[in-house]
Amino acid sequence: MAASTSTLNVPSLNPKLSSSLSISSPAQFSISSLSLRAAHGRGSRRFVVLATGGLDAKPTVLVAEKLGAAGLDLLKEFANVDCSYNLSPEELNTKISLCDALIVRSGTKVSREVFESSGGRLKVVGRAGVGIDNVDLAAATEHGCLVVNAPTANTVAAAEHGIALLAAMARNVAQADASVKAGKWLRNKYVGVSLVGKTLAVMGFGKVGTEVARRAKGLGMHVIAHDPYAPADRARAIGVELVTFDEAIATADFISLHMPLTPTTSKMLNDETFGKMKKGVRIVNVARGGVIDEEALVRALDSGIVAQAALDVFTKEPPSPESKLVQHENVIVTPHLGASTVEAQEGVAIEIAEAVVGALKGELASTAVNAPMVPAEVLSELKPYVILAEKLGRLAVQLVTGGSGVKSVKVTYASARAPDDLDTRVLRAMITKGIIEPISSVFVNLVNADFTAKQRGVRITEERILLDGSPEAPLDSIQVQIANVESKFASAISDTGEIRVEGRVKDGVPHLTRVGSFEVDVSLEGSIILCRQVDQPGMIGKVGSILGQENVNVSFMSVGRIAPRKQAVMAIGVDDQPSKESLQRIGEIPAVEEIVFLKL
Ligand SMILES: NC(=O)C1=CN([C@@H]2O[C@H](COP(=O)(O)OP(=O)(O)OC[C@H]3O[C@@H](n4cnc5c(N)ncnc54)[C@H](O)[C@@H]3O)[C@@H](O)[C@H]2O)C=CC1
Ligand SMILES: O=C(O)C(=O)COP(=O)(O)O
Repeated sequence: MAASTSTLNVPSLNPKLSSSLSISSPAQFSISSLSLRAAHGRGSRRFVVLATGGLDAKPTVLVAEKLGAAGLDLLKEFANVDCSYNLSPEELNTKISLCDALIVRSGTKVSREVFESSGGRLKVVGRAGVGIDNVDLAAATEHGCLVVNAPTANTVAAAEHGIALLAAMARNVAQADASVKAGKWLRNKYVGVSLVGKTLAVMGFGKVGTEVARRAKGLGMHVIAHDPYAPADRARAIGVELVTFDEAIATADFISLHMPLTPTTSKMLNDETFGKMKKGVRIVNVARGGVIDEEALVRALDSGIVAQAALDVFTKEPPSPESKLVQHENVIVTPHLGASTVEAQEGVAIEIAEAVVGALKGELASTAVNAPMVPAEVLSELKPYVILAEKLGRLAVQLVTGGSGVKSVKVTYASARAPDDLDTRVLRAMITKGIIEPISSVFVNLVNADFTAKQRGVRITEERILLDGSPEAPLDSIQVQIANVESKFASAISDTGEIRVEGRVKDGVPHLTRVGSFEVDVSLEGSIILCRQVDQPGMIGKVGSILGQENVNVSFMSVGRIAPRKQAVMAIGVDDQPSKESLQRIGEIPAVEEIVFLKL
């Protein structure tokens, strides 16, 4: 065996987070094992597992903003659906404690208070659209609440609205319409500008930006784009040149904004950047109001740097009717209509309903926003190891003497796979779940595992042992060690002083294969009794008959010994929980030196 090791520290999900965690047991869900069903095919999308287990009762989904009928029908097949629109923040906070999922659009602020008020019941927030800037993602993660969005169904609608605003702005459609309706006929006042041959800078070359670029090229515009993360070949493929931010804004006749609102993009267009633009530039914003410093835009419009602006989105929605920006004669506005086509709303509703229902079932969520993305095929391959990982965590922590405090956990994966060919994030999350859930009321899942470990001061390090041999199976064994603690089962302490348990997957079933320095072999189903004894004939019979008298079914027994007639550890798999008296009677067998019952 060639051993090479590397240590990975658990990364923080968000180093800026401080705050307290207030999760109580989930009201309606029993979270037991991971459910890893294949998701409906979505090309090359990546997937994430939310949580686990079956539902004890029909979940409740609160739909807080208008959602297309097809999506509502899908939700109703699986859940109780409460459509309550225009809730005040207080009303939302009150209602949320009775809900397992919440669906919103851009008009509802899903704040930290919402997660705190949910009492741990809220498992999924579905954003029926793209932008998730109205959801407090850090708070969602801390509370183990998955956030999913519907990222594809409104792309074309948003792009078409961007083009509609571009053309309407260039030809003064809105102002001219209002003036004709007011009885005027001002043909000279509303002379516009042409689009053909003009340079359009698409800022944010993602899904919407790309569709806008495609359409603008069809209108004969010269299209450039700025996006620090977009691949140049995707831009080249449709004849668009990727340029720097400064180059884009300095050369553009028209600028169309399509980036998300993030701390980096907030007020990206401001006094300084307006100052670098070509005089008379025209701006379209169907992204988010916050990417423009709105007061600076008013100044730029007044000074003529910006000739016109067409805005679908605002920093505060709805904006004040007295807003100088909204009332500016060179500005046209729409009330956040980018995604509002019949087709897009039906599509978004179906996309989000499928995502929310899937996530509530513990299936793979393809559009998770706040959890590690793990490909479906990787998850399905790791499935038995995921179960093994959680059970090893549960076993290891139950071996710790109460009050010892678990601070340092080392996980060792032995595998013939190259290190970057083995994604251990799900395994680490499940070990964390196994370790933390039995000793707290915190519900741990893939969303909050790293955060919860960090918050509780549990440092989990991972180590790889690279084995020779076939990398066909992802793993040979997983070992969990807890350092600097005392054990209620002294034999679980390894020669190096840590509690140590190790397991493998055999024929698809997780097995416990080592406790401390003793090799055992017991399948990790039901529960386990571990006894240390002096190896001698008749022990299995004695223990078996005590359990038999109480009708406790033994599924498996295995003895690991140092040498014949020396100390041995017997691992007994049981389907039912033996009584205290039976465990005491086993402990009183003269050869038995210590005994512990472990619930899986
Ligand atoms: N008005 C409306 O009703 C709608 C508005 N939207 C908004 O449009 C935005 C874009 O949507 P999609 O294209 O679907 O998202 P997307 O995620 O496909 O594209 C966003 C692009 O912005 C880029 N980006 C990130 N930071 C940037 C920066 N500092 N400078 C330039 N580019 C940057 C990203 O690399 C990405 O390519 C959404 O975040 C949402 O806020 C989307 C749909 C409807
Ligand atoms: O999808 C987005 O990001 C949008 O801005 C659409 O918002 P809406 O769902 O129409 O409130």
